[in-house]
Amino acid sequence: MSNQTEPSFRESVDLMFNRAVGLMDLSPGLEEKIRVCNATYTVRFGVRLRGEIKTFTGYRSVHSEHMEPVKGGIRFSLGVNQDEVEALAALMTYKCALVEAPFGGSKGGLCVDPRAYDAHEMEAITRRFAYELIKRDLINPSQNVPAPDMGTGEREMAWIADQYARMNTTDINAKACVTGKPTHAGGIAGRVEATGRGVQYALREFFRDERGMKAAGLSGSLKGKRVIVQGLGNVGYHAAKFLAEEDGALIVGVIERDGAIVDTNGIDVEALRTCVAETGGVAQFEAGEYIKNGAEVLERDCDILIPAALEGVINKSNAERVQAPLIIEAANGPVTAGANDILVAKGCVIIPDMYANAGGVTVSYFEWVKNLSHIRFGRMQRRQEESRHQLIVDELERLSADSGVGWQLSPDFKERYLRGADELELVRSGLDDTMRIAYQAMRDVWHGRDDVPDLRTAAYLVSIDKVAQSYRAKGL
Ligand SMILES: NC(=O)c1ccc[n+]([C@@H]2O[C@H](COP(=O)([O-])OP(=O)(O)OC[C@H]3O[C@@H](n4cnc5c(N)ncnc54)[C@H](O)[C@@H]3O)[C@@H](O)[C@H]2O)c1
Repeated sequence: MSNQTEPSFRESVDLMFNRAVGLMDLSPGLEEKIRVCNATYTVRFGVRLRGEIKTFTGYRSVHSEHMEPVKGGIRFSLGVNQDEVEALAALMTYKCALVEAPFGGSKGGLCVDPRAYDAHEMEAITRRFAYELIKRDLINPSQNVPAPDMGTGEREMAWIADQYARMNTTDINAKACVTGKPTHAGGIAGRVEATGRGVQYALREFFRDERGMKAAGLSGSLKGKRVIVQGLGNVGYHAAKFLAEEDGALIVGVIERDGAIVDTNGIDVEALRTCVAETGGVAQFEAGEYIKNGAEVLERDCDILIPAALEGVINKSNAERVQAPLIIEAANGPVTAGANDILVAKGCVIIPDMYANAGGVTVSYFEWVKNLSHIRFGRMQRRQEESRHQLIVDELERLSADSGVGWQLSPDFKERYLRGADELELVRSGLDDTMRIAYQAMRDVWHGRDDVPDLRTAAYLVSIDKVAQSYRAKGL
């Protein structure tokens, strides 16, 4: 999202990058090499749908190959464009470096509204897009490994993995060509929730940083802190759910496409999620107050603001009115470079995207390693057993549907049955460690240097330094 007075998303990322390298001792040549996007592939392909040929435009951008494979999600949205994909690919480079996931940065996108097509149509579109990328090695276990992003999830990743396997029948590492797969298709327990879980762990670590808390004017624990979340999708839902259920935070506002719900007594996240799934929005939610102009709720009084939907939602036009003392960027690029300056000048602390939403790529790394190792992940990763569990659940659900008796497996039982608890335990502790260590690296730079004004600059300094080391080791 950009307008005449603000740079585009990619320019915004570059501006923040430039600010950080201004504080570093890099040669101008290396600086330029790290900043630029290596390549962006644009594809247009046709799919026959409802008797007509529809042409779709997609992108896969590779920002940096200082480590391979490169890694980054695939987004399905009508708003996808080259500038956005390149900005997101650059953020992936810095994100992976910050949390020490050994990947370069990439990102993909397809201009499509997934809500406009049924599952069979989406499968045809996804497989065709995947085919275009696979045949150019832009999906490949050793070169380029996608994952879910906005508008995509386990379902799309399973189609992509299957498409790759069909086109590469002798590749023993085929499963590692994409992460975020369902567990019965080679995925890992805890990946679906990983980005939201990472947001929770990031906040917990921030709340252990006394100087950081003081800078935001906050004190105490997460318990009772008033939280506003934008976007109740994968990331926003899990972050809100865990913060409310496990840390005692109060979700006082949720902003969705069709408006917002506010409730100072706290919103029942699970019930609201069900409402969004069933009605396509929040307008019909029975509790709290419905606000039609959802974006206005970004400016309401709260302790923590979690933008978890789109980029550019906090920009020069509304930054002055944002009251939250702490913003955690669960989405990529929700705060523009211009808004960042206004907010930092006001004393607002921003936990930056490249760190805040790194939980997804961290657990994707665990999944990729699990797929490549071809052995059990941890103490009792039993892939065969997991597949058997899935078959049993599928069969029970089919029997229930066919019999017309009307009973269902409770979602809680199903979830617990399907995931290997021990694998989940390992994934969670690995994620927690990663989020803690990365925060501490940023924190030490932020508090340790007078010329570093905020956590974002600190995050760039830590990550650019790591990317520079990789390039130097390659002889650049
Ligand atoms: N999925 C991941 O693992 C992951 C990892 C890292 C970063 N992210 C970032 O997190 C953000 C959200 O991704 P996601 O995977 O949760 O997507 P998602 O598609 O699951 O959810 C997005 C949610 O935002 C809502 N939304 C869309 N437009 C909106 C608007 N104008 N106002 C309010 N709400 C709106 C949608 O209705 C949906 O509920 C993106 O910036 C993405 O790049 C996601």
